[in-house]
Amino acid sequence: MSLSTPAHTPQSGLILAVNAGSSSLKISLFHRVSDIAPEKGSTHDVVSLLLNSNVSNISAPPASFTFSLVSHREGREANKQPVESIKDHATAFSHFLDYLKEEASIDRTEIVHVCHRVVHGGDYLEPVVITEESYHHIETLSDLAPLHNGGALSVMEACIVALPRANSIAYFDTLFHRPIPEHIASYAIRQDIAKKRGLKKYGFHGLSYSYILEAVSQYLQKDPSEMNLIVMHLGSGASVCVIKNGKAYDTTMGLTPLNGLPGATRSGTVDPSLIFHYTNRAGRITHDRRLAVDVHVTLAEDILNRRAGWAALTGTADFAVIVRKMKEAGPDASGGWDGEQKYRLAFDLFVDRIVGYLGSYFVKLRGKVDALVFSGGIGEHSVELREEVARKVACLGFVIDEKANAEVGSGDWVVAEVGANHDDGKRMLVCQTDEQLEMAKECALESRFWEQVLN
Ligand SMILES: Nc1ncnc2c1ncn2[C@@H]1O[C@H](COP(=O)(O)OP(=O)(O)O)[C@@H](O)[C@H]1O
Ligand SMILES: CC(=O)OP(=O)(O)O
Ligand SMILES: [Mg+2]
Repeated sequence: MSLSTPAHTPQSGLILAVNAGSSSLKISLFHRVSDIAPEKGSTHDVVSLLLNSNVSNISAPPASFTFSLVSHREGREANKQPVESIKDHATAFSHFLDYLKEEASIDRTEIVHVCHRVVHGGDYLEPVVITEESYHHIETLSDLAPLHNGGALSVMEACIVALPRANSIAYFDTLFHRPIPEHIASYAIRQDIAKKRGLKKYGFHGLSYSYILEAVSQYLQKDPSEMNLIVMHLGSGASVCVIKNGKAYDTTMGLTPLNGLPGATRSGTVDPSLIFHYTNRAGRITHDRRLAVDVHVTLAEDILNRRAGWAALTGTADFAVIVRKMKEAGPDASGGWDGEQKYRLAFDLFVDRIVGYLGSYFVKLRGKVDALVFSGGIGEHSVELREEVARKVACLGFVIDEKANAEVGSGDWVVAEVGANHDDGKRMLVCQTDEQLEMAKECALESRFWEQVLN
């Protein structure tokens, strides 16, 4: 593969933001607003949305595809179409590009920058333009994010072919967590080995936490640097982050996105010794042919990343199905392991792990918490999950407003109030996170990316 710095289309300002999640590809196209306020973190709109597209269930085909233009005058809207040809992130991106060409009169040569969410950024300290060197460096980190980095890299490769005039820029999930203090980010192992091999807590979902911090501080009209938040990003991958005085202070994911909460196909934290009792071939390397880059993970890592979580407990990786089946069975169902009880087990287990971290993080903030925030597909949409978590943390002073909680829907809002306490600092909020918008805003505000392009 050959990567070189592309030539730009002058005067144009389209930003494509691509978010390769573990089971989804979320894509948004933005126009950069020309009179941008200079300082970062500005409340002015620096980009305007043109379209959104989402491919979900990539890891459990058939994948579903949606596409919607902000202005319906051009093209049409695709509402949840199953697409058999989508097998991975690269084919998902290619389907999106075909759809864009056929259904919207947007000239893709006007895309100046493609922002890629890259989950593992190792020790990168800022977003990086993709060159031969940075591409290969991100590739070397793929073993530490086996469900993620490969997908993002395959989309970068597709961009080089399909959008040769656009810059690809990597935005890292890990950046937000750089301020986590050393005693929290370190593992209790020999530090010479840890430092040499980069064995520490990196933390992920950072683009989401960064977006949420700004959105909630605007909502509460408080400076981000004064905010103490406990934020739950609950999606196919799930994590919790504690933000102290506007900076990451701790988070549940670690060296890799496997640690902490369970997820769609991930176990979350287990006793490390469990690995060797689960299978006696745990240390063997498995080569995953479904990924675009060669990922070298052990059988144990493969099992805990891809063959655990909701999918292993219940047979479905879709948390909405788990909640529905659990409710159909009713509170007293006793279907045994193979019956409906497995859905209740998955739900209760998830709630248990979440509230364990909430308690720990509440103590880390010495009880000074501006808000508990729910986000991610499950946090934003599951009334039941929010209600149950709230019930369990009522002892800390968080009280849910059941009516407000039940009425949270999708739509144009960013932050919604679901707590009954609005004044005493123990608020409960839902935030519709937007990693693509976070990347596009950061990109639009970064003058070094625009100097040569727009002059
Ligand atoms: N109403 C709902 N109730 C419970 N879970 C839901 C609901 N709607 C969506 N979800 C879950 O959200 C998860 C996807 O979250 P999302 O953050 O969009 O995914 P990703 O991690 O791929 O970015 C899926 O497990 C989906 O089932
Ligand atoms: C880091 C992570 O798990 O991301 P996602 O939830 O998008 O899979
Ligand atoms: Mg995600």
